[in-house]
Amino acid sequence: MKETSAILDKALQDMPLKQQEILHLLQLTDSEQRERLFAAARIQRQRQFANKVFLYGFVYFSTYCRNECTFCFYRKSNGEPVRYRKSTQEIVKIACALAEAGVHLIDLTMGEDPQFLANNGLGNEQLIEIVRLVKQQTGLPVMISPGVVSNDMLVKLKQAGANWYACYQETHNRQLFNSLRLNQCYDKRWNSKAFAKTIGMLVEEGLLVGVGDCAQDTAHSLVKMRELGAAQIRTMSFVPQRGTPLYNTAIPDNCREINIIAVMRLLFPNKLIPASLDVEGVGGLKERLDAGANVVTSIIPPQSGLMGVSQSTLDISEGYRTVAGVTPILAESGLVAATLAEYVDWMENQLGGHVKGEAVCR
Ligand SMILES: C[S@@+](CC[C@H](N)C(=O)[O-])C[C@H]1O[C@@H](n2cnc3c(N)ncnc32)[C@H](O)[C@@H]1O
Ligand SMILES: C[C@H](CCN)[C@@H](N)C(=O)O
Ligand code: SF4
Repeated sequence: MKETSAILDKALQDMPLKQQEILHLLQLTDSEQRERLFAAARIQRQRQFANKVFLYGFVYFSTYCRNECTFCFYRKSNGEPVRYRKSTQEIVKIACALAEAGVHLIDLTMGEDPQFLANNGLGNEQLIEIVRLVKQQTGLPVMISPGVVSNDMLVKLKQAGANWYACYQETHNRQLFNSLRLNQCYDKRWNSKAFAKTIGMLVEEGLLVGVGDCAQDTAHSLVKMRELGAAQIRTMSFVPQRGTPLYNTAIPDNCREINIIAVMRLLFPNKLIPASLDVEGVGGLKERLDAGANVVTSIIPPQSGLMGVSQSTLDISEGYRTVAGVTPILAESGLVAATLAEYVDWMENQLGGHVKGEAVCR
């Protein structure tokens, strides 16, 4: 008990924590001690962001993928998911509806769909056009989550208006990475993020929990996240998927994810940390916010024919994964949605000097 308090006091004084101290916090199981951890995380969030939360619209516009990630419902050989590829027009329409509803950002996500990634130019052109139009029509910041793409493509996507590149390493344990992201290259994935940073994009890094990782792996990942300089960092509990190699893996206790969110907040007080609706739906939102998260991700319009990633249907058709659906939950925790201007300010601040004067939205 005493040890926990001493570590939290250090964190609240913005003193760096030792690896052993980080491990201690990650592994807390006692509910009273965990509550202290979350309370400290909320103090740090309040200092940096007051009671303001950002809301991200999620547009999973193609569920086709060339990869075979063992954890993913949409891996190429899985016959279970309904595959779809939305047209440019549909994507823009959905993004505009999300903007109208009040989200601060549009996250354009796809499986590594060969149709968009093939080197014939046409698919690439379409992807660039989607980003350009979504940006122009919504006037919002745009995040792209297309998997690993070439540096050349990243430059074009940035020029078309993409502000953020999201690409999650899942783990920084190379052996584990190789067992999860089959036939993919750890360094290539990492380098694509490092490159995105050099061209002035903001980068999101992420971790999966419950796929054979341990607390030491998490602590190591937190070091790597700092090394990368990610502006948004996330963790999501693994959700077992029908038809995939990891289907029979035990569902991880959500305490691990919630502890990691709080530790992330203490170690990275001024960064964005999502509470994803894609793990436990709206029912899991309050717990994640109360652990220090400050972004609600995976807001999906109902009746749009769109899916989530790890929870492909949960809470979507009911209209709960919407701005209206999450607003009362924010209020329960004393939080409110930020204004768009506040979000843009935060982004410009993060970008700092090196793209000075470059408008984020306009
Ligand atoms: C589906 S991918 C979309 C972007 C792109 N295809 C890629 O892999 O980078 C987004 C993320 O969802 C997460 N994810 C996928 N399947 C999951 C599952 N079953 N449980 C939890 N998270 C999952 C992974 O962290 C993955 O990086
Ligand atoms: C994992 C997805 C994000 C991809 N950039 C989305 N389902 C989410 O939870 O935010
Ligand atoms: S995580 Fe992404 S790259 Fe891997 S199978 Fe799923 S959609 Fe494809």
